[in-house]
Amino acid sequence: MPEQPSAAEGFGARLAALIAERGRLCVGIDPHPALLQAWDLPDTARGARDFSLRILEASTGLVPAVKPQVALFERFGSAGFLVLEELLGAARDAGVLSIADAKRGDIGSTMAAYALAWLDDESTLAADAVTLSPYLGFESLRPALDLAAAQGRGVFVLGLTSNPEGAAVQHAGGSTAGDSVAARIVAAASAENRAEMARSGTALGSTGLVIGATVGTAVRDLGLDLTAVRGPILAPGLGAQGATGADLRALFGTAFDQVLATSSRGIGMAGPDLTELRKAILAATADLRGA
Ligand SMILES: O=C(O)c1cc(=O)[nH]c(=O)n1[C@@H]1O[C@H](COP(=O)(O)O)[C@@H](O)[C@H]1O
Repeated sequence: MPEQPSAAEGFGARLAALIAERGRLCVGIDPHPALLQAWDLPDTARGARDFSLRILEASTGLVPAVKPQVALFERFGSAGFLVLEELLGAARDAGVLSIADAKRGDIGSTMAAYALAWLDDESTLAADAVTLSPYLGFESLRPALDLAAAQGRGVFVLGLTSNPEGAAVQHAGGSTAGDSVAARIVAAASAENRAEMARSGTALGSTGLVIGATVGTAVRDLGLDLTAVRGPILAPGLGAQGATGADLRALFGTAFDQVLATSSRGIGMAGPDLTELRKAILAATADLRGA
């Protein structure tokens, strides 16, 4: 089995080092039916495997992390999970961090099982980090937060999502700064990272947030202090959802240094040619550098 991360160095520290070396693009690996068709691949687990391993090959050495979207593999049942396991192992071998975009969230006792699936050394599905949904209460995520900390892994908790429907829940209670649902999640993530910093002295914590690149003025309107989070910010929305590096800089201001921007279809659409994929990855990375 490929070597697992060491708890001695937290996910946040490992991510920060790779961002300093390679820039802040995370390549999303989302084998959508339309993309497989455009690549002349069958819409099967085998097609998803060829697509995913090619995107990983193009990403290797160029980006700090890849983010496979679990549903796009799950749709093929056990064959899809086998592909995901192979991809996660291959990312580890290639020295690229993996973020399993599973958006898990449940009552604590069930959450413990999700944590074992996505964050435990013994699991074939273990990734460097997993996305989590906090809408059963931030503390319901405790088993995943604790296992990630114990094993040098990380989490990204949904804060403000990129879809327009998210605002109805995430902005709720937001007339006063700090009162919105999103602000409470930001505050809880900040507390996790402060505790990790006190334990390990890391400069970047391992409890990240998801803040969509397309949320407009919501960060300002809700008074979210993202710099104080001291953890990574996963920002989906580049490319296919319309956001650019300049949009991210404007949105995040001083917290831009914590941003890991993700693009899935925007990169996938450049394939299947490896050179074209690399060009798209380098162009997106340069856009983020110049932002
Ligand atoms: O957690 C995520 O990654 C996520 C959160 C969010 O708010 N919005 C969002 O688009 N995502 C994911 O990010 C990816 C965006 O894909 P593209 O629009 O093709 O770049 C998809 O895998 C989404 O599931």
